[in-house]
Amino acid sequence: MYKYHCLNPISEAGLARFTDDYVPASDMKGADAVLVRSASMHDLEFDGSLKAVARAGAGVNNIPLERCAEQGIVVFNTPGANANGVKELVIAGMLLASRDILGGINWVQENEEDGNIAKDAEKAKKAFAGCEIDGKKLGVIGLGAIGVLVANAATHLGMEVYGYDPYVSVDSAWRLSRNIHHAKTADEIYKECDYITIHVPALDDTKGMINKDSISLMKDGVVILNYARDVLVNSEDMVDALVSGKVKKYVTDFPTPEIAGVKNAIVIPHLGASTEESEDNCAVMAVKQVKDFLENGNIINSVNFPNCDMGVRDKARITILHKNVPNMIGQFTALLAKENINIADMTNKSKGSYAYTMIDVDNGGDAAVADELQAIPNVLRVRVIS
Ligand SMILES: NC(=O)C1=CN([C@@H]2O[C@H](COP(=O)(O)OP(=O)(O)OC[C@H]3O[C@@H](n4cnc5c(N)ncnc54)[C@H](O)[C@@H]3O)[C@@H](O)[C@H]2O)C=CC1
Ligand SMILES: O=C(O)C(=O)COP(=O)(O)O
Repeated sequence: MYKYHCLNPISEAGLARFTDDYVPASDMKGADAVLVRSASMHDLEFDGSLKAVARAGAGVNNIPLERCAEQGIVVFNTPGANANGVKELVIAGMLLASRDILGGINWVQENEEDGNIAKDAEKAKKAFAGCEIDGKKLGVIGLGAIGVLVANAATHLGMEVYGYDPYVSVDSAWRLSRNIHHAKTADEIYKECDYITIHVPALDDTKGMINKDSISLMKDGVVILNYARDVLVNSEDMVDALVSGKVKKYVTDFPTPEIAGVKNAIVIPHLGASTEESEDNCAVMAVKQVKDFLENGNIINSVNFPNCDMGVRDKARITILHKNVPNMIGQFTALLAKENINIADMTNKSKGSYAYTMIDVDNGGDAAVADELQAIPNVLRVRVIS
C-alpha cells in the first residue's frame, strides 16, 4: 500500500489514476508521495517515508529542491502540461493592455441604471480607446514550453516577434516558428520591442531581471507582461516606471502588496494555469510519474535527480539515490558480488551533484542488502522494489 497526500487540491482526473493500492492521507505523516501546486514547502519537515514530491505544474520555487535531494526525495514537475493555459492568458493580457477594456467594462457597470446608456456610451468610449497588437513588436524572454507557444501565437496575430533564450532546448527550437527573430541578447529585446513578456524560471540569475536598468533601455510606453514569477521584476522600479509613464502597462499574474493597487498595473490572481484542461493535464502527468517512480523506480521529469527509465520492472529492482562522486558504482557492484547476487540489468545517470543507479537483480534483492548499500557513504536512499 502506498500513501499520498495533496498539499493543494489536485484534479480528480489525475487522482482517479491512483489504483487500489494507493490511499490518500490527510497529512504528510507517513506519506510516500506528496502532490502540490503552489503551496510553499520551504518550512515543512519531511519524514523518512516521503520518497517523491510531484509539482502539478511547472515552477518549483516553492519546493526546497536541494534539501529534498539530500533526504533522498525525488521532486518532479509536469513540463508543458499547463503551457497552453498560460499562453491564452498572455494573449488576453496583451489585449487588456492595448485598450482600456477593463475601464470600459467598469464604466458600463457604474452606469447600469442610466436609461440613456447606449447614447452616453458613444460619448464615453473615447476614454477607453487604444491600439491594435497587429504589426507591433513582441519580445519573448524564455523560449520554453510557454514562451514558444506565446511567440508562435503572436505571429498569427500579426505581431513581429523577437525571442531570447540562451539555453533553449532542442525540442523548443524545433517547435519555434521560423518567423521568430533570434535575439542574441536580452538588451536587443529591451531596445526593440513594444511588448515584452517573460517566461523564465525564478532563479538566482533571473530574479530582478526587470529593473530600472533594463527598463531604461526600453521604448517609452512599453508594455511588460509577467506570468512567470513576481520576483523576476523589481517592484519598486516597476512602480516608478508606471508612475512616470515609461511603462504604459504592467500585466502580472502575481498580486503583491506593492503592485496590487498601482495605476496601470493589470494584476491577475495567478490564473495562468487555472483552467480545467491545464489542471487535468498537470494532475494526470504528476500521478503517472509518481506511480512509475514508486512501482518501477523510473524517474521521468525530475528537477533534482537525473531522469532514468528502465521500463516496467519484471524482477527485483534495487534503486539507489546517491551523490555524484567517484567509485559509487564500484562499491555497489562489489557489494552485490560479495553477496553472490547476479546483476541482470543496470543504469546509472547523474545530474549536477546527484546521481541515480537502478539495478535489476536475478536473485537476492532483500532488506539486508538494502541496509548494506544504505551504509555506503554518499548514498542518500536505497529501495528494493519487488
Ligand atoms: N502563471 C502561471 O500560472 C504559470 C507560471 N509559470 C512560470 O513560468 C515559468 C516558465 O514556464 P515553462 O515555459 O513551462 O518552463 P520551461 O522550463 O519550459 O521554460 C523556461 C525557459 O526559460 C529559459 N531560461 C532560463 N533562464 C533564462 C534566462 N536567464 N534568459 C532567458 N531564458 C532563460 C530556459 O532555457 C527555458 O527554455 C515557470 O518556471 C513558472 O515560474 C509556469 C506555468 C504556469
Ligand atoms: O505551474 C506553475 O508554475 C504555476 O505557476 C501554476 O501554479 P498553480 O498550479 O496554478 O498554483
